[in-house]
Amino acid sequence: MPELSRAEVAAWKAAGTPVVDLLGRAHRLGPVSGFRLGDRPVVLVTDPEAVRHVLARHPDRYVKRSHRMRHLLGDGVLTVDGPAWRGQRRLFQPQFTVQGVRRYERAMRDAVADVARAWSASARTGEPRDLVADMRRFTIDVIWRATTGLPLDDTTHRQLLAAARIVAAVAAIGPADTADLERDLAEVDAAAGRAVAAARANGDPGILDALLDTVELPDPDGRLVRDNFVTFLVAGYETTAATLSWLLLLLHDHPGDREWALAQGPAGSAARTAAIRALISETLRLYPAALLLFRDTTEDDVLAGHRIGKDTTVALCAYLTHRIPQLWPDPERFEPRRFHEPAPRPALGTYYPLGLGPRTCLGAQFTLQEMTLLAETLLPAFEFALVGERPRPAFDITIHPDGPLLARVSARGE
Ligand code: HEM
Repeated sequence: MPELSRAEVAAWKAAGTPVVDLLGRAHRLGPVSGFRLGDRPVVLVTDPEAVRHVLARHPDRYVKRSHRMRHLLGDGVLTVDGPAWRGQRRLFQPQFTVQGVRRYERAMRDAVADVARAWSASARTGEPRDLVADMRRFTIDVIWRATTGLPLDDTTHRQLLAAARIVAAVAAIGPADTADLERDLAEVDAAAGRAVAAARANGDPGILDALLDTVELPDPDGRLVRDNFVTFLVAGYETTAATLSWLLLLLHDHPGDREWALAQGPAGSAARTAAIRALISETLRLYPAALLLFRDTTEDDVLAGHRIGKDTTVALCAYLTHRIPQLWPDPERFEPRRFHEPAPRPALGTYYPLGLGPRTCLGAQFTLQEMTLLAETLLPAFEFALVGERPRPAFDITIHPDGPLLARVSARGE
C-alpha cells in the first residue's frame, strides 16, 4: 500500500497546518493509503468501493473500538459496540425514522419561531448578529425541547455549551487541563440530570422515552439515559449547527441558488421542500460535518487489493471522497442541482456525510427535518449581509467555521 514517509508526516507536523493537509497528501498517493501517527499505523480510505467494503459490507471486520469521547458520552449508542450497541440501536430506531421524527416537529417549529423572532428584532434595529452562535443555540434548543418539552433557558444553554469545550479538549493534541474538564463535565451532568427528570415528567413523546419505558435494557441508576442524552446532544448539535452555518454562508455567496430553490414551488409545497433539501445535501457534500470516521480491524483483510493486518486503524474521510473530480465534476463548485431531480441519486460510497451501513447516523432524519424547517422559514423571510471577517473552515472533530459569522439581517417579503 502506498504510504507517506515518516519524514513527510514530520514535515506536516512542523508546518503546523490542519490535519486535512496531511490527509490530502495521503489521498494523493491513492484511493487507499497509509501513514503513521507516532507508532500507530493509519489507513486512509476515500475510494467509494473501499468505503462500501468497510462501512456497509463488512462492519463485523471493521468495528468501533475505544472511543475518545467515552469520558463524556459513557455507554451511549454512539460509543458502545457489539450486543450493547445492537440493543440500544434497536430500541431507538423507530423514533428516528421519517415517520418517527414527526413527533418532534412541534419542538422543531417552536425553536425555529424563536430564531425568526430574534432575527426580526435585529432586522428592526440593524444590529449585526453572529449567525454561528444563533445556529448553535437553535440546535441545542431543538434537542432540549425534543427531550424535555421545554424551551431552552439561559442557564441550561450555558451549561450544555460546556460539552463543546470537552469535545475540543479531548480532540486537541496536547494534554488537556483535567480540572477544567471535570468542571465542564459537572456542568453538563447538572443539565443532563434536569433533562432526564423533565423527560420522565413530560407527557409528550420525547427522544429518551424508548429508554425510560423499556424493560429490555435495565438502567437502575439512570446512567444509560444520561449517557444517551449527552450522546444526542454531542452527536447532534455542533454537526447540525456547522452545516446550517455553511448553508447560510453558501447562500449568501450564491443568492441565485436560494432564489432557484424558492421558485420551485410555493411555501409548504413538496417541490420547494425538495429544492431546499438539495441545498442542504450540497452543503453536506462540501462540508460533511464529521471530518473522519474511525474503525479498527478485527482480522486480517484485503482492502482495495491491499493486505491490511488485524488491529489496524482505518480512517474514512467523506470530505476527500466528496471532492474527487471523477465522481463529482467541478467538485469545488456549489451546485445544488446535483441533488435535484432528474439528477440520479449518488452511487453508494460516493456520498456519505451521515455515514453508511449499520452505524449510519441515527439522527439523519431528525437533522434533515430540523434543517429543512429552519431553511423553509428563514430563507423566504430574511436577507443577510456579512459584516466583518469571513470565517474559514476549521478541521477539528467537525468541519466548522473558525470564527463568528457576523451578518446584518433584514426582512424580505416573499
Ligand atoms: C448535520 C448533522 C449531522 C451529521 C453530519 C452527522 C453525522 C454522523 C455520522 C457520519 C455518523 C456515523 C459515524 C460513524 O460511522 O462512525 C453519525 C452517527 C450518529 N449520529 Fe449523527 N450526524 C448529524 C446529526 C445528528 C443528530 C441531530 C443526532 C441526534 C439527534 C445524531 C445522532 C447520531 C448518533 C446517535 C450516531 C451513532 C449511531 C450508531 O453508532 O449507531 N446525529 N452521525
